[in-house]
Amino acid sequence: MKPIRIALTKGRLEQDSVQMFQQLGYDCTALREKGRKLIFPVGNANMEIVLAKAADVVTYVENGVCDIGVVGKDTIMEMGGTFYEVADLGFGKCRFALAVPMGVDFYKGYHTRRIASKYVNVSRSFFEKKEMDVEIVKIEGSVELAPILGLSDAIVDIVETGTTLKENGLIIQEFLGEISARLIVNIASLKLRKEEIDTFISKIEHYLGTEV
Ligand SMILES: Nc1ncnc2c1ncn2[C@@H]1O[C@H](COP(=O)(O)OP(=O)(O)OP(=O)(O)O)[C@@H](O)[C@H]1O
Ligand SMILES: O=P(O)(O)OC[C@H]1O[C@H](OP(=O)(O)OP(=O)(O)O)[C@H](O)[C@@H]1O
Repeated sequence: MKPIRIALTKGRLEQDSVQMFQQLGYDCTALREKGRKLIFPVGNANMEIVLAKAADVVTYVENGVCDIGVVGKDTIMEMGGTFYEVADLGFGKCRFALAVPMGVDFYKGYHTRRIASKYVNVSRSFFEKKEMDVEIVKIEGSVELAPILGLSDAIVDIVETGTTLKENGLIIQEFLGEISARLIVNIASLKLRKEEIDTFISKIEHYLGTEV
């Protein structure tokens, strides 16, 4: 039988994900010795770990080329998609926030605001719920630059410690939602590899329940 493939988000979620796998008893030695490789066998189970960018984790799981994924709620909210979200893994905690330059009253006046964000869908639905007409500009990173440079009135971005906002003269206007890493599962895989995936999810649930 082919290995169960698990896609992990590279970068900020990677270390906590690997640590969780090790604590579940999976041998991730191959991962610790990685160079530029992107797929790694789990030493003591019929599993493979794939390292991918957040959005690609969702794409691979949705298309069934990976059975399971670990990805931030931010990416899930932005991309949507058809898969099961089976667990909140409790790490990668941060929040979505609307932030503005210090001293600016965001809601004053009637002009159309311009919002810069990497998360255009999250931003759009936030302002749609408020029935506010805004213009959204997609920025790929260091979004805090946009209002400083005069491109936007505000940003919608991830805030963890608040340091990036503070050091760039921005403050939180409003929180949009809580973010953390989630476990996602392909719909067909959950049927076709039910026993293996259920065992894996049970281990995760047990780990989450016993974590201190
Ligand atoms: N302070 C934080 N900033 C950004 N993401 C965070 C933070 N804390 C936790 N995360 C989570 O980590 C995930 C991966 O973020 P990371 O910055 O590693 O990659 P990225 O957003 O794809 O950016 P890059 O293009 O730099 O790789 C995010 O989608 C989010 O769920
Ligand atoms: O509240 P803080 O702890 O300061 O963290 C928030 C910052 O971290 C993320 O950026 P990242 O470092 O991933 O770079 P990016 O802006 O290029 O995505 C996010 O987009 C904020 O800029």
